[in-house]
Amino acid sequence: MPICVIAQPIHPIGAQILREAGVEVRQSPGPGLDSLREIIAEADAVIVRDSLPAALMDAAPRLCVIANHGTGTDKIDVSHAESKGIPVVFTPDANVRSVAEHALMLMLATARQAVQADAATRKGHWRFKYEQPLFSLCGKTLGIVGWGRTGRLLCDMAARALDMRVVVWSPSLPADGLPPSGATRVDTLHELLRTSDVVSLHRPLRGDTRHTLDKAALEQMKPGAIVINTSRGGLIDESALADALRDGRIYGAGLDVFETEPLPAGSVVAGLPNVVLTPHVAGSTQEALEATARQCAEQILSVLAGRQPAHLVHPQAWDRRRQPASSNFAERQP
Ligand SMILES: NC(=O)C1=CN([C@@H]2O[C@H](COP(=O)(O)OP(=O)(O)OC[C@H]3O[C@@H](n4cnc5c(N)ncnc54)[C@H](OP(=O)(O)O)[C@@H]3O)[C@@H](O)[C@H]2O)C=CC1
Ligand SMILES: O=C(O)C(=O)CO
Repeated sequence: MPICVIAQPIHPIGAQILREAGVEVRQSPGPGLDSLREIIAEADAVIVRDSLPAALMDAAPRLCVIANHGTGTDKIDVSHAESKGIPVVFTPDANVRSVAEHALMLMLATARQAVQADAATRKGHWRFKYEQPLFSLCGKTLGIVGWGRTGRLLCDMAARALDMRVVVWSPSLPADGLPPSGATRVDTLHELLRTSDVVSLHRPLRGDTRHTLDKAALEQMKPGAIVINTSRGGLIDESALADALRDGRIYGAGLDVFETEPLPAGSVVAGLPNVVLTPHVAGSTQEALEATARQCAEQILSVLAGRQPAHLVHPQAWDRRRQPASSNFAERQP
């Protein structure tokens, strides 16, 4: 019987699908790498919500598939996995709506200082309404960096629900690649930053996307603009953002992701009053978690049965894969 290790807690549908197909499921005793190290040695498959370093792949001689529970694969050493013949699958369309909704929520919460208003209300600080400038988003310009699944959905939501104007900068976007629904493409990040009241990031973290918003980029933003990040913390130079927030050049920021996670004690952004922070939960609605766990489990079953799964990080590496050690699994599949 093949063994699937689940490294961090996921929606129970994942384990259920695997067990019903004849896979033994072992939950890691804790969410950290030390716990995973204890039980990965016998795994044929692993589902990870956090990182999976090369050393743990080396400690798993039977491992024939890694399922990245999510869209961003930046915490998995994919090249090392593929050099060992271990395909990496991911779940690019399971949490898109959840993330776009979260970005919209952070935009509204930042513009209306919802967290600060909540704290003031609880303290009976009724003068809040005389002291704080709050903003409406209707008619404002939203700049979306990265025209992928979440960027596109957020565009639609902001344009339809809030009547925002949307501009998009995405280097890989073909000139005719925008739907007629109203977003305007700009040719440079500078143009987007210069014209946007809210800038929201929707691109993966890679070498060339790290610090997309660095000190120079932040200085190009409209005075009083808002920054939203639901993608990866490394897309922003956090200490440059903190400086801009501290001196008021940037009105506020809504951040779900951080350069270091969990957010360290004494983080530069955590001490600021004009930020709304969430602990990397944009993709964690129950609906998204269920879809994500389901996609992980189904793809693992495909690989164990010798079938190419729907979402390989690098489909071109499929032909060089390691064969599952558990025999007869394919015959037992529907
Ligand atoms: N906080 C959370 O819980 C979640 C965070 N995320 C993060 O959000 C990011 C964006 O998600 P999503 O919009 O669904 O992703 P998509 O893959 O649909 O789109 C990403 C966009 O980023 C750009 N891009 C740059 N380099 C690459 C690359 N190597 N491969 C693919 N796209 C690239 C592309 O535009 P261009 O090249 O033109 O810039 C693309 O349109 C994810 O990568 C992930 O890191 C995702 C889900 C949940
Ligand atoms: O899907 C992703 O990339 C996530 O970050 C989910 O937590």
